[in-house]
Amino acid sequence: MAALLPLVQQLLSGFAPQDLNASAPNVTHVSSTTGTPPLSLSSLITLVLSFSALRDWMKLVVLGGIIEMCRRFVFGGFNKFIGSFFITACFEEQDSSYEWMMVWLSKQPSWSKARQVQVSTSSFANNAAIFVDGEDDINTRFKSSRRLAYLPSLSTTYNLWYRNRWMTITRVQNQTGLWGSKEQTLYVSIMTRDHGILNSLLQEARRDYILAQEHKMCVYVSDTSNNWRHVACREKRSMQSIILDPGVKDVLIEDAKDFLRSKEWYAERGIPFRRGYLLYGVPGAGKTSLIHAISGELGLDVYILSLSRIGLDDSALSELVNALPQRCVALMEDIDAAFTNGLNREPIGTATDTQEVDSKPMPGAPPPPPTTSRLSLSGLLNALDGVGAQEGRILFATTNKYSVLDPALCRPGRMDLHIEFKLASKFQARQLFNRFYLPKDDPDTIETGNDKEEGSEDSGYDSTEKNPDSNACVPTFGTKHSARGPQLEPKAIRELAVRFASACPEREISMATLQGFLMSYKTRPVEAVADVKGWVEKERSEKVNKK
Ligand SMILES: Nc1ncnc2c1ncn2[C@@H]1O[C@H](COP(=O)(O)OP(=O)(O)OP(=O)(O)O)[C@@H](O)[C@H]1O
Repeated sequence: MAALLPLVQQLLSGFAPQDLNASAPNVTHVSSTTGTPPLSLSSLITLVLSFSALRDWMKLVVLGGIIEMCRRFVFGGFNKFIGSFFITACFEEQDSSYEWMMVWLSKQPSWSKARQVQVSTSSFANNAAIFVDGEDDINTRFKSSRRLAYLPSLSTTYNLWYRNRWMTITRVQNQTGLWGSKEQTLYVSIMTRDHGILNSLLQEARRDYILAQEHKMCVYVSDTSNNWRHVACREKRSMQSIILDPGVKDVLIEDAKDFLRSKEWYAERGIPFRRGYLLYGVPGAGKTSLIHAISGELGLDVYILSLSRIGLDDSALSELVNALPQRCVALMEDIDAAFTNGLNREPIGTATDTQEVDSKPMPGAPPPPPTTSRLSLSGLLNALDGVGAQEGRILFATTNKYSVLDPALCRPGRMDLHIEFKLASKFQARQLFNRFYLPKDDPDTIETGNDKEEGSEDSGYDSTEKNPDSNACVPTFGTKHSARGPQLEPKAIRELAVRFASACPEREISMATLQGFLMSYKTRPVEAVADVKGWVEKERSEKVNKK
């Protein structure tokens, strides 16, 4: 660079005409001690313009700019003109309306003729995509296989007709945030100026979606940007599959139904329209299962508020609570676990924040890893019933440590109903046995309904099929699981259930543990009853050893 400078200077001095300086008498020249000729800005411009090639280039640049400007103007105007005949709506992936549209799209006959599609096996595809024909058969045979689905290709525009209106659909994917997370957006343009058409499309899409999810319950979780993200739609669990002592379920479901019917009653009395239920007690007693069953029964989606999520602080929690929809179930599992840093009502960062006080970093030490949660009790209380707390929501909180909860958290208005879940009673043990082995249509059966998660279809003991040798265990291969066991009359199973229950000690074993035992006797009720005593003894001695 330094070597080039004298060369340029020499070049400029060679080109600088004498009369240039003369023609600009008012220009003050700064003389250089190194012998560089004095050169002003105007003289430099004049010098540059003296090259004819440069003049032509500049003309070209100016002309090109003008042409490009005209092109943009014309195309912009044309697009605006065309756009004035369309209504365009965009649907973002994280919003429920995106799924409504995907379900609606799946029902359009013209979609089946699409020549460019994206094939997906993502979890999203299980919810709102266009399934590949015959997939269901495959899924029944190979439970673990993922469902295949067609999605509209990214960045491809599809043309459809809706109510005699031309419509285009485009799905695009954009990168959002710093961590490369991707968001999809669906653009729908309808050739109309009537917003009624768009409204009717949205209503139709929502109706289709509700119908498609009739037997399902959708689960949402919060992401790191504090948005609610749809994660799955599960089959509803029937209320009858939850076995509790008589009356417990009825109290809860009646209360929740009554609450949802009483919006005006609350408004007239100025009481915030929300209700909280605290389910507490031993692990494996059916708390989570009951919440899922109730949500399905009430037709509400479940929004899981994971209080121990990394990065969740007071403001993030209140943001999430405010973003809950009007009618939903908000679920806080293991609410006690959120405060492993100490139960206090001070906001994080104050002197009483035990973690900050106890673990002062050593000078020069690397910064500590992020704590599991930055949530304070006062933050939680504010989120639950602060000004912005969403109206019309039902909150379910569960805990195994009822005694450690702050009374402020448990007071009516926040947790209106507290229900204790205990270890299994003899009544529950008998009902569980009946649920395992009685046929579905038996009046004594605790109906399993759609409860595939628990293996209800798989674990059935179908006594309706007659078997001459009722006690023989017929090992078969390639037949329905339910047909493998010995066939007993419902009366015989009920008698076995009574014997099973009498062998189970009252309130000593959890329902989950009992279920685990029966799972290993899926088709052998007689053996289950014969072995239960020995198993109970083993469980007892294991418990003693653990202590
Ligand atoms: N009362 C019950 N009726 C029917 N099934 C039950 C019952 N209790 C537990 N189970 C079965 O046990 C398993 C665990 O139940 P669940 O997760 O609902 O218990 P939980 O009380 O929420 O446990 P935790 O406190 O550990 O979360 C499930 O598979 C469920 O089907």
